[in-house]
Amino acid sequence: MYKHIAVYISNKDNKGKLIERLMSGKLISAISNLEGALFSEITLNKFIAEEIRHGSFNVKTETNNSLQYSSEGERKKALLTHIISRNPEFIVVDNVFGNLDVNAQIEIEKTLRDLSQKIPVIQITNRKNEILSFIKNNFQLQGENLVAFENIPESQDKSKNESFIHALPKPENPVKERYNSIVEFNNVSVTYGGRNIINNINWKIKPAEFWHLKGPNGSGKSTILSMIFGDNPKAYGQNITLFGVKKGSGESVWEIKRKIGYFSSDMLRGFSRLDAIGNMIVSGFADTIGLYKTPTNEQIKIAQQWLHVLDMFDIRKQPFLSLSKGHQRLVLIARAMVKNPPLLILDEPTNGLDDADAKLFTKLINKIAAESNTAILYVSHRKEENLKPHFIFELVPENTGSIGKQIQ
Ligand SMILES: Nc1ncnc2c1ncn2[C@@H]1O[C@H](COP(=O)(O)OP(=O)(O)OP(=O)(O)O)[C@@H](O)[C@H]1O
Repeated sequence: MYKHIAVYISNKDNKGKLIERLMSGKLISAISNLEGALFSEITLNKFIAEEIRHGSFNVKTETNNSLQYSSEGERKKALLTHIISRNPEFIVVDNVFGNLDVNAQIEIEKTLRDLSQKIPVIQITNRKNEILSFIKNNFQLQGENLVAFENIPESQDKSKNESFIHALPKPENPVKERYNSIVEFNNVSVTYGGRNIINNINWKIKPAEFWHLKGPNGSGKSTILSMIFGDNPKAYGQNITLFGVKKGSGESVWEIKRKIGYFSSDMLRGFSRLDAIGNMIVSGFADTIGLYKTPTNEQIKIAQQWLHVLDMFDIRKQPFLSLSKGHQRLVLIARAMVKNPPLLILDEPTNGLDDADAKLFTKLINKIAAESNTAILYVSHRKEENLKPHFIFELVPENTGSIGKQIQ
């Protein structure tokens, strides 16, 4: 019987370094001479970059799609199948359930359980309730070393101390435009290569409403988002109205994006600069990373109020990258909100956060929903504890494409 282990980390730990040491066999002597494989977003991104570079793909999904054009869940399943086919001698699995719906989680857990009969499985996780059930040896990082413990202690609940006591700032220019609806889909259907993805979706989001869009992997959540926020050509010729204007009737993608604050956990990869926290927030007015335009006094005032909301005024001059992953996300939400957009889109926003940071993040989103006129579209397959959406719209896959229904 192999010894399988879980390493529970917080967002403060250096995961990259941990992975490097695990893979090189420096950290665990039992695997020091073995050839391991890494199941992680890092590996996935490497394969996607190769696909883009070479224009061909080795890792195929169940529907024979490339990784680039697949949903997050499909990618993860394809990657695991590919890794196992290469017969590794041990496997390190990182954020194994991130982006996966319940069924995919059960499926992947079973695959890993079967694999654990043959090779050691080492899991890295920052969510306590995601430790694989067949792993009984839990460790945490203490400096450079792994320290065993029986029961994982409650991580320090930062959200208890941070409660965002300051009110949200009042908008720079109170909304001039009034909308009857923010997003309206009428009988919207999409097919890719003859495959029906979504079928006859009817959905209306009104100002200031807080919606959770959920659905299993591959059900079409990102497809719907790309028709609102992106320039998915599938949106044309459909009956979609955004901010009162029928899509395709003249309004540019840029004009639509101007009305939307957007956050996805993927965005964090784009920031390698040394911008200060305060500048990062005020740059939301200009939709740029970094400060290229001098902000007005009014804009500076609003950004400062947001810094107070986040309790970061005193550290506003520190580099954005010096913050924890959880706090970086709070700053990016403030950055998306400074313009007081009529719509805030949050795409799988808590992916990769540890328990305490996820709690803090949802607290801020609930506050925005309660105190602003911004409609919120929160997209996630996972039910986030403590999140308080007004409505839930669920995509339910069927042979003829996913249908959509309001379940709350
Ligand atoms: N450009 C494309 N070409 C071909 N197929 C595509 C393309 N974009 C999406 N698809 C397919 O459409 C389906 C829906 O994908 P989408 O990414 O919208 O699902 P999702 O609900 O966001 O899934 P996940 O939770 O796994 O991210 C998937 O089967 C995907 O492979």
